[in-house]
Amino acid sequence: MKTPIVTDTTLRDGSHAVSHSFTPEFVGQIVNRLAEAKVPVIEVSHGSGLGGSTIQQGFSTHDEWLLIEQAVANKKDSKVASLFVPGIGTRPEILKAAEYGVDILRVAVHCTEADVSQQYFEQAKKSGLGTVGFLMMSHTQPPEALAKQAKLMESYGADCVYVVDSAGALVPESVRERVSALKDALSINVGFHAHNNLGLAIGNTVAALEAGADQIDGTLRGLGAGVGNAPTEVLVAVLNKMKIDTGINLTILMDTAEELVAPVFQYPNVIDRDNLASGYAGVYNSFLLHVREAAAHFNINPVAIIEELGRRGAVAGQEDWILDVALELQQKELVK
Ligand SMILES: CC[C@H](O)CC(=O)C(=O)O
Ligand SMILES: [Mn+2]
Repeated sequence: MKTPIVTDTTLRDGSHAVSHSFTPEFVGQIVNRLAEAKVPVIEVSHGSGLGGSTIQQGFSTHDEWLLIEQAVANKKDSKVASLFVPGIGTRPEILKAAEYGVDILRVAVHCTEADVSQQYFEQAKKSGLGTVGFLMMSHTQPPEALAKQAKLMESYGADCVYVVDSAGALVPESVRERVSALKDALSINVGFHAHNNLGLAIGNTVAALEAGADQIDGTLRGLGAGVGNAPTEVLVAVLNKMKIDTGINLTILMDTAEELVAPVFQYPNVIDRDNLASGYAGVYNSFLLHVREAAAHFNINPVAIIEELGRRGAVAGQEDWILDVALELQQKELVK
């Protein structure tokens, strides 16, 4: 098996789990340690990507450009990536990312909407950035349909396209099928991004590697949306056991996860009822905190909201549906 490129996205996916409260100092410290450990790519931005600090996605406590500035100042030989969701981010943010020294733009769209990414890939390339496509909620589409969307991203200038298990709803066989379909269809790299709702983040990432994935994601201690991601330190330990040498220093990752990341958790990333219900119903993990807030406000069971969002097929960016669903459920309760 070949050595994958590891991206650590603690400082982006993890942003969802701490209500977008990372400080510039924290980002500087974490990037410094990840770079010292020789993690090739470090992702930093609001959890919903550049420009994500809004009422809909959740306001950040600190300007993300101050976070990016710290990341770039501490990156050493690593590359800094930022996520970009078309519509949440706009073209000026791509220009600014390039000016600030970001190396890679990861353009994330719902997995049937690759066509909205064209102008952003083209701009990123023009601005000299490396480019990654993120096909979110990949469990909702069969492998052939995903491969078609990935092919579009390749034609727009993506250097790599990821199968993104946003809801943590995939099992190893369904990961293998999707990664293989992309590998067969593309001549660029294929990546895999896991969430742990079914306890399979590491297992699914190994399945992706077995199917030929070239790039994989992790977060320190698994800090990420909902129940979180594949812990980067565990991934590196597993890869070492599999005799795949990433060149990444495991001790530094373990120490950083324990000493710096564990203390910032706002809730434990265990597969509790809400997180399992989310993975089982195929609901986007970044909805978790919004769902819990609405459930508490309207005094209803969060699982009822999650299941209804699953039935309606809510996708990233539809956070406003959570309140609608909660209100409707509460009204139904009142008329019973
Ligand atoms: C809207 C960004 C989103 O959190 C991307 C991601 O990490 C995922 O879909 O899992
Ligand atoms: Mn994610």
